[in-house]
Amino acid sequence: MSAQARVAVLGAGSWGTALASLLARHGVHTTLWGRDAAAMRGMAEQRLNVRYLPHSPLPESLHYSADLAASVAGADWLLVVTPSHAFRELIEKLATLPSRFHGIAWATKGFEPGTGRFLHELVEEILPGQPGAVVTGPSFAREVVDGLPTAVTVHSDNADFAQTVAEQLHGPTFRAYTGSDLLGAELGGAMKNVLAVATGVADGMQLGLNARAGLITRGLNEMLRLGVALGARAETLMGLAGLGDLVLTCTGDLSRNRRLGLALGRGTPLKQAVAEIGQVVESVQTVDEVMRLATRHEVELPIARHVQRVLHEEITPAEGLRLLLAREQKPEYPEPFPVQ
Ligand SMILES: NC(=O)C1=CN([C@@H]2O[C@H](COP(=O)(O)OP(=O)(O)OC[C@H]3O[C@@H](n4cnc5c(N)ncnc54)[C@H](OP(=O)(O)O)[C@@H]3O)[C@@H](O)[C@H]2O)C=CC1
Ligand SMILES: O=C(CO)COP(=O)(O)O
Repeated sequence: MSAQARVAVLGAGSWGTALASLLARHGVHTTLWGRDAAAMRGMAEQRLNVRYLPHSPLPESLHYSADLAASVAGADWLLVVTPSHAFRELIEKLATLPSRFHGIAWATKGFEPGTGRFLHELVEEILPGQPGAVVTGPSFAREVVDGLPTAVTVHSDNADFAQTVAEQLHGPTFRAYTGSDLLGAELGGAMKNVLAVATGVADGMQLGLNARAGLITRGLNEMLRLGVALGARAETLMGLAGLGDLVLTCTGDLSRNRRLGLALGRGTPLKQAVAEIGQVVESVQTVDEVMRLATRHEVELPIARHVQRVLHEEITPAEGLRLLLAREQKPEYPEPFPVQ
């Protein structure tokens, strides 16, 4: 019989806890690491993540730790699930540890704040030669931890590592597909958060279902145009990592990014809306990095640009809407359409 696989999940918020719980249920020896020692002790005692997933009991077999070196020691591979703003710091800490693992996966959605660099670029820079993979797709933590059916995708340059990660995540209610387009998969997961703010704003302003469908579709168009300019594959963005997550986050009220938009659309000030959500809302940082990439690659992204102006409080949601509707009439598709 082969030895039991060992994985360390790094980041004990809602998504890290849900993925760790899933791996433990699949028979993988899983340690969930979080930076707050008291919170990790509490989780071990109560078998519950009281702060982030208070209604979902965690499996008996899941291990908890606030000691990064001990969590990583002996792990076959790592799964990083911190917010994007903490990603570099954690990877740099991992680089100082003596432990050797077969690969590093991440389920974080976003870019390095301030540079627009992709997370796989940070891993390549800080841990050169290490196989890397992104786990992404339409997946609310609460539904995953409650065992509701979910499909995600695991993209890597290293097909063996993508397969290992996908096989261990895959289970009776969780389908994990594989792919080899790291850049496209990361871009889809990051951009959908910005577009979810736009549909949230429209719904918060009660603009109707036509507006929501229009924004999702034109948002997908923005994702495709930027993605293809950057070298992503169109099929990645038409799949779980792009369209799938876009639909989920633009329509599902479990989305923090959509809820931010809803609150802004109803007139709640940004600071108050973010504070009331009380969890990571990646779009607040991601929008600047998306626009940085768009400017660098000369791609026009009207929806993302107006979300940025609303999030910077340069314009109100109502002004954003007026400006978007006042744009010139034009063909639906650019020539040639990016999906070949
Ligand atoms: N929730 C979901 O459904 C999904 C989330 N994601 C992505 O997963 C990532 C994490 O989000 P999520 O788990 O939801 O966030 P949460 O808001 O639920 O939790 C954030 C977690 O990150 C921890 N954290 C913050 N800063 C640091 C740091 N510097 N070092 C280590 N840990 C830190 C927090 O610790 P503390 O409590 O001590 O502050 C907390 O445990 C995001 O990129 C998100 O987009 C992707 C798919 C689904
Ligand atoms: O990425 C997610 C679902 O796939 C979670 O979305 P939010 O971060 O908007 O809650």
